[in-house]
Amino acid sequence: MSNILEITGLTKHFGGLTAVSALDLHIAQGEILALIGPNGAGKSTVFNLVAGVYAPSEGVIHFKGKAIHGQKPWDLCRLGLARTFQIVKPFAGKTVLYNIMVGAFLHTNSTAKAREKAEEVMATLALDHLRDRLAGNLTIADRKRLEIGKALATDPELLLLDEVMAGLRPTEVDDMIGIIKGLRDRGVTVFVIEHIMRAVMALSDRVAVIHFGQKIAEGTPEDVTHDENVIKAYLGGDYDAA
Ligand SMILES: Nc1ncnc2c1ncn2[C@@H]1O[C@H](COP(=O)(O)OP(=O)(O)OP(=O)(O)O)[C@@H](O)[C@H]1O
Repeated sequence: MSNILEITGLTKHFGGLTAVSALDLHIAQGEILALIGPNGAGKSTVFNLVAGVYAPSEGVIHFKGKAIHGQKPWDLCRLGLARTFQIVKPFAGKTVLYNIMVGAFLHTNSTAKAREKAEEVMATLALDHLRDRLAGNLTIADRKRLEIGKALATDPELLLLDEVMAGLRPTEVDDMIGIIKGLRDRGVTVFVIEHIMRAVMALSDRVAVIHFGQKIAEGTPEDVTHDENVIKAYLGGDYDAA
């Protein structure tokens, strides 16, 4: 399996603060990789570096074999790399259909084609019954789905999901796990930041753990939840990995 994403020596300084430090990470094509760690560990900064929001201070990022660090988010999106945001910001006064069509216009100028793509995405995410609902009137769970829908409409090969389970009820978390696995089954490689360990365990092929911007563990969900450093830094002594 080839690597769709390869990160080498990635470092980001914000003034005197090093948010990400000499990080090496890869994601194989078709894999689901979770990035976990305590608040302020540097997870969102890693996403922002990969998605082109920030340029790295040091290090390189290769996507599909090509160096992409320093490129802008919209150019990366055109190459097949899309992301969701932790704080979702849809066009609240516009419908679900409209919001998803905005993503689809990345690859077409045709309203009919954008609509067709949006219909396909809404079906995938079980959002079709909400197509005419204003985004501002959606529940949290449906807003999270819409956030994924907006990204999915750009036809990503690699999808970065930033805490899409946050604020969801347990049954909604289960639904979201099913949706994300479904995306992978359709050929999308998935990179998630997630705090809900039950979801991390159910979803991920591999997990990378960062603490103070540095990778402290990497492996299967079982491996990392039994790792002493991870328990100490993140999961806590009461965590039951069994
Ligand atoms: N634009 C910025 N300017 C200055 N400092 C920043 C900036 N973005 C992040 N930081 C700092 O970098 C560190 C890592 O932050 P980051 O948001 O990446 O952590 P995180 O692991 O995503 O946290 P959380 O789980 O709370 O979302 C923190 O100390 C944060 O305050």
